[in-house]
Amino acid sequence: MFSLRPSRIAHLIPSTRRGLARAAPRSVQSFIPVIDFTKFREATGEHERKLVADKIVSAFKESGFIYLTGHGIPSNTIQNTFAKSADFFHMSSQIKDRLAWEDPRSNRGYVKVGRERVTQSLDPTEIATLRAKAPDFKESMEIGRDWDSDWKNQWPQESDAPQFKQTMLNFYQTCHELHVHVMRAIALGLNLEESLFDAKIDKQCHNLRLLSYPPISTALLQGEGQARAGAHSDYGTLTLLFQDSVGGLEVKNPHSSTFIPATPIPETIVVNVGDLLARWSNDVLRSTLHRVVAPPAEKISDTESMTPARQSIAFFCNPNFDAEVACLPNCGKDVKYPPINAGEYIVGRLAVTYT
Ligand SMILES: O=C(O)CCC(=O)C(=O)O
Ligand SMILES: [Fe+2]
Repeated sequence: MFSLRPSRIAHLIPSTRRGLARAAPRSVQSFIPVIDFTKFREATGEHERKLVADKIVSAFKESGFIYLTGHGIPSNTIQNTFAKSADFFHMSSQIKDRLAWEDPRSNRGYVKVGRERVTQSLDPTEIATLRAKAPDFKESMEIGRDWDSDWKNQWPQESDAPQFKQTMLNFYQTCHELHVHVMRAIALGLNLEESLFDAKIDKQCHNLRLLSYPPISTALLQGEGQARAGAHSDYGTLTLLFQDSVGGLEVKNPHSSTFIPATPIPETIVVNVGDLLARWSNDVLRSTLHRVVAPPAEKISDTESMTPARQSIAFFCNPNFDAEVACLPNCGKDVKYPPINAGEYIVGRLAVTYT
């Protein structure tokens, strides 16, 4: 397929529903605008589609993040996927450990607390030191396309997790389809042929990541360098992020050093640009740092508070792993990055993130 040489990518990073949540404050809404995708999906007039496309591209140029409504994924589908994910994480460690994540080329399987530390660093030694000192306080289950000839998903036994496999496969397909639509909107918003990305994103080389953040003492979570997920950018084209009502996701304002809460908004999906799409667009579209920190805590005594458990689901969309990612038209005169193979790039980034 492709070789695993993280050093080759070192210079390549571009410069539930468990109760519904309150609406985000106005300031957050303008930084991460809520965009209704209905008119784009329902293929009404060309003019209306272009208006939606322009809004998406303009937000991706500015903050790299949007809340998408009218995305077409029924809320009971999302709720059911969250419920099956919760069932999975409730299984014993013994069962989950038998499904362990083993190889960045596969990027499939169960990742227990402490195995991953997301960061912007690409230095394996620095990342290993960080991970030992301040691992991400989370566990995850990583799922790839199920028909891959080289790599197999690590499914639990049906008797241990009834309907888990089918639910996740359906959700994977649903998210893939939404990715295709949003990429069409991006092409249109960049004044390119709407189908420009289609042939480069049809092989479903994506990663469905179920996330479970255990409850944790707030004092521990607020220790230096500690987080549920450290500040990082994502690697692929787009991430579709489904979050429960707990909160804690924050997005860095690219114009200052402040992190702004991406407060959960019911019925929306947080969509953000990843590093490969930023690179594809010559940094016209922004891949923005984000992290998961302590949301408002629950007091358990006069001296101690607990940060409640949190669940999220991230669908990391990627180009086909055999696709070449080279600067798009209409994205500036000075090309910043040479063409790169998408699979090699993604696997290289994953290889340095895990232990
Ligand atoms: O759990 C979240 O809200 C965000 C997770 C995330 O950013 C990631 O896994 O890349
Ligand atoms: Fe992320």
